Amino acid sequence: MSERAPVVTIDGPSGAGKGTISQMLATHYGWKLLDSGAIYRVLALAAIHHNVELDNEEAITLLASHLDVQFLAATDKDATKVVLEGEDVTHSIRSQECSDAASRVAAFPRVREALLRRQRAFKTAPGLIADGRDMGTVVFPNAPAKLFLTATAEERAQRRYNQLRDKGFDVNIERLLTEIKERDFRDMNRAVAPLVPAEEALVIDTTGLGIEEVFQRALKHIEQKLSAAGI
Ligand SMILES: Nc1ncnc2c1ncn2[C@@H]1O[C@H](COP(=O)(O)OP(=O)(O)O)[C@@H](O)[C@H]1O
Ligand SMILES: Nc1ccn([C@@H]2O[C@H](COP(=O)(O)OP(=O)(O)O)[C@@H](O)[C@H]2O)c(=O)n1
Repeated sequence: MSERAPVVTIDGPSGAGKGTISQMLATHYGWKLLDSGAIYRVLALAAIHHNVELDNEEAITLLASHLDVQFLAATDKDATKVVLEGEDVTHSIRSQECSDAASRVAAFPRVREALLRRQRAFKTAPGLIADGRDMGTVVFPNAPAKLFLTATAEERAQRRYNQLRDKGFDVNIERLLTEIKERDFRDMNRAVAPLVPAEEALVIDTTGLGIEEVFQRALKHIEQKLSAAGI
């Protein structure tokens, strides 16, 4: 069997290394990249901009259906640019406020439903690397290769602290750890599309592993799965 646009899914909690490994895989294969978390972050920012209450499922769903967002592909110089209603929000969606708000709006079933088609539209030839929480379980259940990355909350908080500090954000490690644990809890316990590994996913605990080691393990698994599927 051959697939014209195979999908590799990379799910897991915040700071597990999904974005990093997804970008490396997209570059390796020359495939497109879906950063689904960025869609939830943009939606949260849109709600904040338009003074929509974060607990108003109906209003957030309406906003999700009409979300005017563009992802401008990475170039040699720049990372992927995220544009909301004409404004470059690449930097602002990474704030702690947006991270927290994203996981709140992401808990609403109708919001998730409203964003499904938009996410599936990223599946185009020659292939897609899809990064998120429910890529392998809900959005692309038939993907031929699935990964689930994780690490201890302490290590993930430390990674996130270094990353945000390097980007110029004023961050506090204790607050980050608390927020990561709260977000993990909310993501794992919501009624729809909770954060769990897909049954067929290879789970990699990245605690104490370097990025290159994780990449090589991921690549080996994907090569085996794609070859088994005749891709
Ligand atoms: N295995 C690893 N070891 C150490 N640091 C890592 C590892 N994987 C990712 N990082 C770093 O941790 C930070 C968060 O990684 P990221 O890929 O954004 O995670 P996620 O997308 O899962 O939230 C980044 O600064 C990244 O460089
Ligand atoms: N497929 C996805 C991706 C993100 N999300 C939500 O969006 C939030 C932000 O996602 P993200 O991937 O940008 O977060 P980080 O892993 O970068 O911290 C998560 O905490 C989830 O609540 C989701 O519910 N489903």
